[in-house]
Amino acid sequence: MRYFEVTFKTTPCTETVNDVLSACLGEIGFESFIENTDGIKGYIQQPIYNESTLKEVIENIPLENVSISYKAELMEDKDWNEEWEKNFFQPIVIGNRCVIHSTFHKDVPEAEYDILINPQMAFGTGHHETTSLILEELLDAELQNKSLLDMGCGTSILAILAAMRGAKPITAIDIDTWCVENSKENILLNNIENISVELGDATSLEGRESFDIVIANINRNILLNDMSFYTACMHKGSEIFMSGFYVSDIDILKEKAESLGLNFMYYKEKNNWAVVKFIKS
Ligand SMILES: C[S@@+](CC[C@H](N)C(=O)[O-])C[C@H]1O[C@@H](n2cnc3c(N)ncnc32)[C@H](O)[C@@H]1O
Repeated sequence: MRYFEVTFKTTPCTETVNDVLSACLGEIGFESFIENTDGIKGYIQQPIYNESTLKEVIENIPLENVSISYKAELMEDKDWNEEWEKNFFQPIVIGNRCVIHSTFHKDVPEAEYDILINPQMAFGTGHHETTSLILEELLDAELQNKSLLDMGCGTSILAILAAMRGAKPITAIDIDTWCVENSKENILLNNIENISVELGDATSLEGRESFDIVIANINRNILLNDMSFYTACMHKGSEIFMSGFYVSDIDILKEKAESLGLNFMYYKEKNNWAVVKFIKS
């Protein structure tokens, strides 16, 4: 998948302005952000990028006396994460029980669950709040012999922890071929056998048997759009954990979920990112 890198110059360049801008960009499909000295850089999949939607968001930014300029650049479809991985991806420990690291790391802390990830172009090293929020839920959930769907699996980090905690069988799906290839590689690296990885989107769920547990870390708009496909393959008592959105998006997701027969259990948050849990009635 090719990505646009959009460099935003914000004036004044304050934390509030950059936070509000990232929240608004998240709503139109931007997946990740890096702070700069004079603004932020945002990353969005090429097929989702739409210049007029972006202009509209900037014109309607809910802040007074702020000016924002930007420059969009289509990035090469290559392993542009490699440098970052080699230089910045450090082992991370989640909930004192799970360590995530790569094959090139040395001196990795010991933990009950040891996950090897070579992320390449795929999202999911455990460093992003949306990933770690669901990893923490998986560490607490009862997963033994539960069938599980990981929608938007990225590196399959979530599916791998679920497998280590006894979930089976597991289906991991992603819309991006890089993620599917990378998932297969990571699943092999961790000697896991009961995860099947598929290329596809929510429409590929039609007509499937139900899952006991569904996890989906994607983004607000895709979750709103695809939630009916997820609930169609859940039975009474199935649990769903969703993340990839901000605390301020919970109400709209909750409204949609309740209209589809899901009961809200709770949410948790980290740096303004949220995970929500629902159970199907
Ligand atoms: C935020 S990443 C999450 C990756 C991983 N599950 C994690 O928690 O770190 C979202 C993933 O969803 C995938 N994705 C985006 N749109 C999708 C869709 N409509 N259906 C399935 N996967 C999608 C992206 O390719 C990306 O790998």
